[in-house]
Amino acid sequence: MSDTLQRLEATIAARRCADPDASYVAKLHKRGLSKIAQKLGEEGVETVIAALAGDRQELVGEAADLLFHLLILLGAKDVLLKEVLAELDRREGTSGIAEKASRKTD
Ligand SMILES: N=c1c2ncn([C@@H]3O[C@H](COP(=O)(O)OP(=O)(O)OP(=O)(O)O)[C@@H](O)[C@H]3O)c2ncn1[C@@H]1O[C@H](COP(=O)(O)O)[C@@H](O)[C@H]1O
Repeated sequence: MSDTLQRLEATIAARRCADPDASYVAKLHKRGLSKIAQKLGEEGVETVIAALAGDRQELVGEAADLLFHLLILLGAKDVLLKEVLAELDRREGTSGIAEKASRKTD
């Protein structure tokens, strides 16, 4: 899975400076961080709606849109996917409850 996301991360980085008329990634970057964040929020809401009211394939599609827009936002903030994956690795094996408690003391 992370291979696919890592390839998509590289594609997004390469497309950032493309012609906005020919590239969705470039078009979104041209519109700025607020628009990128707004799109991620919208895709999150659409994913929730698909989970609650849509069919399975709709949820798959919306989840793909959500991951794609998350990678665009991370790229815009110079956060690498590998940093996020490392954070998930760090949490692996700890219970969600313990993880929440450890964050409160940070
Ligand atoms: N995975 C995707 C992908 N998923 C969704 N989308 C686009 O995301 C947009 C989301 O749809 P919306 O209706 O919400 O947005 P919109 O109406 O286009 O835009 P708004 O004006 O509403 O903001 C659509 O235009 C989709 O085509 C994607 N566009 C590109 N990619 C990947 O990014 C690569 C680079 O794309 P370009 O930057 O277009 O070259 C592609 O090769 C793909 O691998």
